[in-house]
This record gives sequence, C-alpha cells and structure tokens, in this order.
Amino acid sequence: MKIGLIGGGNIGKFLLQSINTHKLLEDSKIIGIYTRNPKSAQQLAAEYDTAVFENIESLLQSDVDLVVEAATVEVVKQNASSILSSGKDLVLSSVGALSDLNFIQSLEKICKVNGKKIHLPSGAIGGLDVLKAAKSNGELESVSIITRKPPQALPGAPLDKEQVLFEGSAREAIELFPKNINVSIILSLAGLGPEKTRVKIISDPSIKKNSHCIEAKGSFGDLSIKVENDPMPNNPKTSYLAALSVLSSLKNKDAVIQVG
Ligand SMILES: NC(=O)C1=CN([C@@H]2O[C@H](COP(=O)(O)OP(=O)(O)OC[C@H]3O[C@@H](n4cnc5c(N)ncnc54)[C@H](O)[C@@H]3O)[C@@H](O)[C@H]2O)C=CC1
Ligand SMILES: O=C([O-])CC(=O)C(=O)O
Repeated sequence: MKIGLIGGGNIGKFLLQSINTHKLLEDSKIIGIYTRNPKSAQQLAAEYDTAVFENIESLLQSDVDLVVEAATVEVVKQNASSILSSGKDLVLSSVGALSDLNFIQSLEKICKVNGKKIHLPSGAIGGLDVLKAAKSNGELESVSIITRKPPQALPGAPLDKEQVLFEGSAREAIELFPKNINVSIILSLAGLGPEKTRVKIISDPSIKKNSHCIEAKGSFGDLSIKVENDPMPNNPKTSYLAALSVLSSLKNKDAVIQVG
C-alpha cells in the first residue's frame, strides 16, 4: 500500500517511524508527506526516506492508494472531499471535523460514487464497540465523557488550580477546543451524535496523564470506562494511544477477520 501523509507533527512522525523505519505495516510505505512547513517536510523526508508533496494538488495527482491525515480539523474540512474524489481512501486523526451531519453525508456520497472508504481510528479512547452494539436496537440512552488534562495541554488553562474549562455538548466542545477533544466526536459517531453526547473538560495541574472517563447507559446496562493516557513525548496535548490507534486502523483496515 502506498500511503500519502498530511501533517508531520506528533502523530505524523510516529507513523513515519513505525511504517518507514520499523516496517510495522507489511508491504506498505509512506511514499510522500505534505505539511504546512516546507522546511520541516524536507527534514522529515530525508530522515524517513520519503518524498515531499509541495501542495495538496500534487498529493491528489500522485499514485498513493490512501491518505492519512495527521494535521488539523480545518485541513480535513477543506480537503477530505477532494481526496476521496481523487480515488484515495482516507484515514483521519482529526475526527472532530465530522461533527456536522451534512458534511458526513456529503463525504458518504463521494465515497459511494468513488468506491472509497473513510477510516476513523478510536483515537485516545476506548469503548466504541460497546456504544455501537448498545445503539443497534435504538436503546442507547445516554453517553458522557469527562476529559482531564494537565493545563499545558489546554488553551487558556490556569497553571495553579484545577478548573472546569467546558461543560456542554460534543458539538460545542469541538468548536471551542478543536485540538483537544476529537475524542468527543468519535464517541458521538459511535453513540448518540454530537448534540446528545455530554462533555466536560477539566484542567488539572496535579496530573501528568490525559484521562478520559466515559459513561453510558442503555437497555444493555451501564458502561463506565477510564483511559489514563501517557502523552506523546513532544506534545502534552496528544495521547500516545491516539497515534497507536491510527497505526492499528492501518493494520486492520483490510483484515479478513474483523474483531469488534
Ligand atoms: N482522535 C483523537 O483521539 C486525537 C486526535 N488528535 C488530532 O490529531 C491531529 C494531529 O495531532 P498531532 O500530530 O498531535 O498534532 P501536531 O500539532 O503535533 O501536528 C500537526 C501537524 O499538522 C501540520 N499542519 C497544520 N496545519 C496544516 C495545514 N493547513 N496543512 C498541512 N499541514 C498542516 C503541522 O505543521 C504539523 O506538522 C490534530 O488535529 C489533533 O487534534 C490528537 C489527539 C487525539
Ligand atoms: O489525545 C487525547 O487525549 C485527546 C485529544 O487530544 C483529542 O481528542 O483531540
């Protein structure tokens, strides 16, 4: 599989290391990278034996089979349609871009016309399998997530005291914190949608890990799950698990036996 990568930050670099250096994905290679800063793209290309795409157009015209996005919500909003229309599958890190039902439906149409797929990794959380099963008979009643991060990982957080920065729906949460709460949108997509998924974001100076507590209720019973994530070494905002989940999506996307 020939992969094109957008974004060369934490997740992008992890994928370059895992796929091009450590060869963790059989018969696959990241053959080119596009990122905002051309200098850093050149450095990454030299370090990880890949090419540089000067812009999105050259990525679209290339022969990559699949594009992995590891950039921003805005990049997905602006480019997902043209990537799929150009005949490439898409794996997203910035799943927060899919908070709008109309946007999802328009992408779905493009996928069907072009025979392409969008893969959404579970990111920095778990429990999506439970929500999908629980809603299959329409009897999932409530879903909530409490995200607790150190202040360095959150914009506008005080360094000296614990503070609730946000409480509301997943739709509002991703508008206000597009780099911090993608997890609430993948949770919404598996469960009750962005309006009905309740979100609380807490800045906590006493912790080093990013934790996500998910609770759900329905005819199946109750779910309560807590993920305590180590951050990526160079970016406290992003949990290591988020990067691992993108690699895992790539590993499993064509598996003949699907788990979960
Ligand atoms: N689904 C989930 O659970 C999680 C999702 N994320 C999201 O994944 C994405 C990537 O995360 P990180 O690698 O930690 O971010 P990062 O900030 O370390 O790297 C982002 C990269 O995107 C590039 N970029 C920014 N704007 C761009 C543009 N307009 N065009 C091309 N490249 C552009 C930057 O230059 C940088 O190389 C972010 O949107 C982040 O919020 C992060 C953690 C968890
Ligand atoms: O990495 C995390 O713990 C969660 C995160 O940043 C996001 O969902 O955007």
